[in-house]
Amino acid sequence: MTISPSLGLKDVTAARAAGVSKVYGEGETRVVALDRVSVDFRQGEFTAIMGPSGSGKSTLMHCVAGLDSFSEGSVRIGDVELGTLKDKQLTQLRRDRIGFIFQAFNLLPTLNAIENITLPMDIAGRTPDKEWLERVITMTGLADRLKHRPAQLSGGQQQRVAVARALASRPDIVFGDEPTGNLDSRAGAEVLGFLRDSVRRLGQTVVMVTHDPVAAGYADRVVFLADGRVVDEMYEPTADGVLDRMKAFDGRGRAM
Ligand SMILES: Nc1ncnc2c1ncn2[C@@H]1O[C@H](COP(=O)(O)OP(=O)(O)OP(=O)(O)O)[C@@H](O)[C@H]1O
Repeated sequence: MTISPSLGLKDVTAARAAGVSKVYGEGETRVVALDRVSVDFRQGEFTAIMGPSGSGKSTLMHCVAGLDSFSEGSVRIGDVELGTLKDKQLTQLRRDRIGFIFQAFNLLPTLNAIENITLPMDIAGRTPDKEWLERVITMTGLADRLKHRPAQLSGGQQQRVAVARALASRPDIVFGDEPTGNLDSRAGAEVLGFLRDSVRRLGQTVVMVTHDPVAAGYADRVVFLADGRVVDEMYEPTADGVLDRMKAFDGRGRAM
C-alpha cells in the first residue's frame, strides 16, 4: 500500500472498472459506448470524468454505479464484484454504499430541507449518525435553512441539500452526473466547494461527470474519455489546463 502524497490517505480503491465494454443496439444501429475501459477511483479522491458529447461519460458512471449493465468486463465497488450480485443485492448495495447527485435536484417539494436530507435513510429504516450528519449540514452552510421547503431555497441551496442527502448515509462513493449543470457559476461554485470539502475534510470519495472545465478544476484528478475509451488523465487540474486538453479532441470524440 502506498500513501497518497496529497491527502495522506491509504491508497485504497473505492471502485474499479476493468475492461468494461458497453454496446447498444445491433447491426446498423450498433454503438460501442464503452470500449474496454479500465479505471480506478481511489478512496478519498475527487475525480472528474470529462470528454466530448457522446464519449461515454454517463455510460461509464452508470455502469460503475450499478445503475446499468455492461456487455463485457468487471466492476468492483470496494471488494464487491457487481457482476456477481442479484438484482435485489445490487439495489441494496446502491442504497447502502453509494450516493447519487443528478443535474435535477430531485427533492420532494412537500418535505423541508432536513427531511429531504434524511429521507433515503428514513426509507431504509436506518438511524443517521448524528455527529456525521451535523458535520455534513455545517458544511452545506444551510444550518439556518433546514426547515425551508425546496421552493423557499435557491437552486444552489437546493443542490446543496441534494449533496447533503447523498452524503448523509456516509456512502463509500458519491457519483454526480453534471451536478452543476442547472446552476449559474456562483451557485455552481458553492456546490463544488461543498463537494471538494466533503473529500478533503470528511474523506469522502466523489466521482463527477462534467462538461465544465471550471468544475473539473475542483477535482484532484480528471479522467478524459473519447470514443468510449480512456485517453488521458490529469492530476491537480486547473480549468485552463483542462480546457487546453479538451481542445485536443475534435467534436466527434477523436483525439486530433
Ligand atoms: N440507450 C441507448 N441506446 C443506444 N445508444 C445509446 C444509449 N445511451 C447512450 N447511447 C450512445 O452511447 C454513446 C455514449 O453515450 P453517453 O451518454 O455515455 O455519452 P456522454 O459522454 O455522457 O454524452 P453527453 O456529454 O452528451 O451527455 C453515445 O454515442 C450515445 O448515443
